[in-house]
Amino acid sequence: MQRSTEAGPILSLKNVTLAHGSKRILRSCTCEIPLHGLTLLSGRNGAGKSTFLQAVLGIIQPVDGEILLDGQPVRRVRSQLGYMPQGRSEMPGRTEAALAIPALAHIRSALNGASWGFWGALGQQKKLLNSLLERAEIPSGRTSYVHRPLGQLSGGERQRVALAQALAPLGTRNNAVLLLDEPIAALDQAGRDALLGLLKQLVAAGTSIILTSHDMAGLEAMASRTVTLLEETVHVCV
Ligand SMILES: Nc1ncnc2c1ncn2[C@@H]1O[C@H](COP(=O)(O)OP(=O)(O)OP(=O)(O)O)[C@@H](O)[C@H]1O
Repeated sequence: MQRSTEAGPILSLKNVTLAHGSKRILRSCTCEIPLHGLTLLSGRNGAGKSTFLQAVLGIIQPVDGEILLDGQPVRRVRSQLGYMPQGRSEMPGRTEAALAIPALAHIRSALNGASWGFWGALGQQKKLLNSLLERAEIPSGRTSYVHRPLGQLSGGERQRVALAQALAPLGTRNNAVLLLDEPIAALDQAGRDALLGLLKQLVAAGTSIILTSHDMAGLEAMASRTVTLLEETVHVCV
């Protein structure tokens, strides 16, 4: 585990109860989680890792209590947060029509959404898009997979596209937090190594990452801390 003394965003839970109907994930939980570097979010199947990430994003509201990022309610700092949901390889819920659209259009619409439709000059748009492709290590040439329909990409290529979509709202912020739900699932060893190398670069550039995975091998050496969901509470191990 990598220890770090550098300052970074702090996630605070204040008396948080989180539940899906009668299924409780957290009960009156209060804690502070420093996010600088890489945070591994662990817990058994169904412990609530995906739900926790969605609560941090403000997609799901706690039944009680507050979740704050650097003292601000998370809904107010949404533009500081990038999200890669679970299950992009299988792409549940994606319609046939969405799968037929080129990957680049998906990335562009994530950027477009982030700028509320106000894109500025054409040159500026291109610059933003190119820097995003570069950060997600997606080739931009005419023969690149990014020009193919999303449904025709391999699992690893889709993961890169999903990462670019997660990075899109963040711009060049240095206090950005990326929430990645099972980003290395369904990747072979080479794809996994490549994605982890890319995440290392993002962390080195100052991005904070919270990541869930069912296979922590190789991740612990990169991580600054582990956060475990167990028995309706959060355990932070630095
Ligand atoms: N929309 C929903 N409505 C009702 N229950 C839900 C909903 N989403 C998740 N749950 C339940 O909440 C619990 C936590 O689910 P969640 O997906 O957050 O767990 P997880 O730790 O990410 O699981 P896994 O490791 O299997 O991906 C599970 O019991 C799940 O069945």
